[in-house]
Amino acid sequence: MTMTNSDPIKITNTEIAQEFLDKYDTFLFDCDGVLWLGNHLLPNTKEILAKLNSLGKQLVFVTNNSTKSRLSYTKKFASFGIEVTQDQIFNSGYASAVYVRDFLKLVPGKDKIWTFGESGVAEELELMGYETLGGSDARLDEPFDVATSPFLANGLDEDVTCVVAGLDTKVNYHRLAITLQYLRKENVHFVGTNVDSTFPQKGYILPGAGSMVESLAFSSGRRPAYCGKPNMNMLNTIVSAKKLEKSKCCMVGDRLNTDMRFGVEGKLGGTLLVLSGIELKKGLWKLPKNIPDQNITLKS
Ligand SMILES: O=C(O)[C@H](O)[C@H](O)COP(=O)(O)O
Ligand SMILES: [Mg+2]
Repeated sequence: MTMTNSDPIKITNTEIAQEFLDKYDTFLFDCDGVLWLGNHLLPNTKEILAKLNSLGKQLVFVTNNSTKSRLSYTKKFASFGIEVTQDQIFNSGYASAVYVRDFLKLVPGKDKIWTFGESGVAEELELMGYETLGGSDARLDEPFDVATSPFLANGLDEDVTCVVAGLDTKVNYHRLAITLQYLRKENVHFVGTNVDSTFPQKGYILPGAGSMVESLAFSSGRRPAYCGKPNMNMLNTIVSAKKLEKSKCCMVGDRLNTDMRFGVEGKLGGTLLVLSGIELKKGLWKLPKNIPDQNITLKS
């Protein structure tokens, strides 16, 4: 549906749907809440992606979920019988690694990175040559005690110059405590993979990366540089890597303050909000009126 200055209108028939499809040659798909909820593939996802492929549309997958690397995501797609190549996938872990390399200009082999998050964050940083600490290290699963933590026994690692923090479903006091020690050092940069407050799962809304990163921000009194949607550096990376014509692109997402902002502030041709994830029908009426050409469908 197209949103002008009136309330959102549903895409209710094939004529409106065809007019919508004809506007774009590229669809940027969010993943959590749009394609799937955790390991539950949402209805018609395979059929819709296959149809778009058959129409010659380019598909790019843009997720704020940093728990898996882009390569691991190709395996998740394959587990659903959907063939996707790594260069079609951009996630907040990769966007954070690009930020560390190209904006912070940290030096692999010299600068080490402490990660708060799951394997995807460390994998993307290590692919760029950085040594990472923390993350999935099993010693962090142990109860925290200042007297026994192996991460404090010999003092902090002096070569750590950056913390990258994202969603960690094994969040605990040990991880929060050691990460805070690094954030209390003035020479250590603070990077957040994404700002999402919640994470959609089938039947549940769970704490998201942002709720953990903001906990570290609160305890350290510092603000992170968030790299995922709606950060425009992430969009610029995608546009240049895929040589996209922004006016012919549509961002499909389930969250207003990341996906829709990403599309609108990135001046993409259009956005499509689905209601199978975070946003609910009643939330649509809060949409700011000045979002041009916003396409919304009530797929729930
Ligand atoms: O908490 C998070 O990290 C996010 O909710 C989640 O990963 C969002 O992923 P997306 O909807 O951008 O695919
Ligand atoms: Mg989503």
